[in-house]
Amino acid sequence: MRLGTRRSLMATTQSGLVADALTQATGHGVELVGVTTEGDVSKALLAQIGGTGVFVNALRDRLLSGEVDFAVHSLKDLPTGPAEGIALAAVPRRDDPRDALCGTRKLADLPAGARVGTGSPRRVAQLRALRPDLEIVPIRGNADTRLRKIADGELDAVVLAHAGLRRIGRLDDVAEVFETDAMLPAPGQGALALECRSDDPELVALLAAVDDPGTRAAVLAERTVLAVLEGGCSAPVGAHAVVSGDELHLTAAVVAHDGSRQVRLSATGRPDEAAETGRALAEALLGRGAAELMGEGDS
Ligand SMILES: NCc1[nH]cc(CCC(=O)O)c1CC(=O)O
Repeated sequence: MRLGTRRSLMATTQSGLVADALTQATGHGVELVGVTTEGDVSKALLAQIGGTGVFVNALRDRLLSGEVDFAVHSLKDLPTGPAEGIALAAVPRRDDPRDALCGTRKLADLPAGARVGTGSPRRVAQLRALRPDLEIVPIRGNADTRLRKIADGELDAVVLAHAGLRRIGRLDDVAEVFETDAMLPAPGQGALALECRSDDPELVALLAAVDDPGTRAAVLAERTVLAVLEGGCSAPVGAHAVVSGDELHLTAAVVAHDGSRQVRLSATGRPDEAAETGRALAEALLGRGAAELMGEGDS
């Protein structure tokens, strides 16, 4: 089977892990096929080139043209809307979904005015809520490039996903892992997605060998929150769900860009009603003023 993957170290590592798990589970060999996406080439900020979907579209094109059989994405990079002709065949068991502060000091030990790099509005808003005295520096590029800015002395710290740091072998750079109370992760963070053409039900069934139903339900709840809020709110959104037994616990927050205010709510539902739980929580957030937060603190 030909697996389409982005070429970064993080992408090829996570694709290699999925390939090994699939071979183990199904006996089929898997060949990695590197694909360059617009998100890897462009130096522009993500918001200016169409959001994280730019990482995904080139891989989907290769699926639809038959050049590759399936693709592995970071789930948080998938747009929330449906994709014509594409099936979400598996969501493997998720890694640590939390964000991590990289550098030499914990957040509380950084001096006032310390320079912290991140390009994510969600991380910026939550950092401002925790430490309004820091200087937040917008950055892009792969995790390696960002970490190098600390070594170069250009930045004091950067915020990155723990799961990605683990995949590229950089956990030694982590000074602090943020509890989700302090920094709510992006919907789907730490999880992977296997996509293939929806007109190939045999392949969909084969790839399901590495699906984890609990993770799938959790990320469905998180992404439904995002999908509902995208209609009425452009403020940063965090969401995190955990399935234990027959309960799904979901927390979501909408944070003003300057971190001055946030609306945060939790709900419990059944894993087989993950989308309903996510939708209800998003509507409750909107009812508590989430949409009004969207313009607040913009500068
Ligand atoms: N948008 C880039 C991206 N997509 C997925 C991850 C991390 C790994 C993951 O969430 O599975 C990252 C980098 C980061 O946010 O640190």
